[in-house]
Amino acid sequence: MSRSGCHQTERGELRIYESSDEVATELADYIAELSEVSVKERGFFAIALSGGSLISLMGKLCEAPYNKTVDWSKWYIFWADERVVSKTHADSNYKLAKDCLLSKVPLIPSHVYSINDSLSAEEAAGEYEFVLRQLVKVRTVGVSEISDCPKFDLILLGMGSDGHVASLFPNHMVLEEKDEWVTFITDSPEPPPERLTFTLPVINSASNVAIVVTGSSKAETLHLAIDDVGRDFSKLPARMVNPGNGNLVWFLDKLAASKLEAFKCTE
Ligand SMILES: O=C(O)[C@H](O)[C@@H](O)[C@H](O)[C@H](O)COP(=O)(O)O
Repeated sequence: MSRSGCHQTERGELRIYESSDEVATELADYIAELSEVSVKERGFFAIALSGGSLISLMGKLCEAPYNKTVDWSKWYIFWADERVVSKTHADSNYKLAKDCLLSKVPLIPSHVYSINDSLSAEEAAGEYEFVLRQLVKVRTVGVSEISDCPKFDLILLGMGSDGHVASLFPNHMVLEEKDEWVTFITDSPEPPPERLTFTLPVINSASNVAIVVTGSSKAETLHLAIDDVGRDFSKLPARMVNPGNGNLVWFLDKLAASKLEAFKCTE
């Protein structure tokens, strides 16, 4: 087996690629395939995005064949996390996705569920959860069989070098949130300080979660998030992603994967 390729582990499926460009190609293919399956099975594709490098890695979806073959009219787009800034601000995850992706494909504008940027963090989190509850009621977003949580067809996450996913940061109280679907923080260790985020129960109720990580600066944290290293890293946010009834797939380039057991043990 080559060091690149797929490895099934207890922490999900690891897909390791030679370069970030290859990650982008395979990620587009994976998303297009899940969209097709969800539209066939449910009539909709409910997808949640994060911010960061993930969005430019999704860029191949704007190109052939996906721009023509994907059933964009069935996409319903959400954010797993958002910064509490205006939608025109350079820090806005909505703006990033809009500029790089959403404005380049024929989506239905009313299916894009961005976060209300005219409210406080607390109010915007409450409103977003309310909207989500209505969409779960009518099953535009599925519902988990084991909790009342939404069951997104796909939640896409990146991972920070501290191991955060969405806006769930290490050692933050927000990791313990069990009741809310969407919550907020006002003390993010990375700017901007105010953010909204899906909670772990929502992330872990999805049908599919993909965590996309590239670059050598993430290698050590990725090792702690995936491998058993002797010390207890069960509270590292990326390690807390564990969709019980769903699939977890890690899209990695070999720089990010370089410290993983699965990568080191194979030639
Ligand atoms: O809004 C955010 O800040 C993101 O959603 C965040 O969780 C991001 O995905 C990671 O920080 C990884 O970002 P990079 O891939 O750019 O390092």
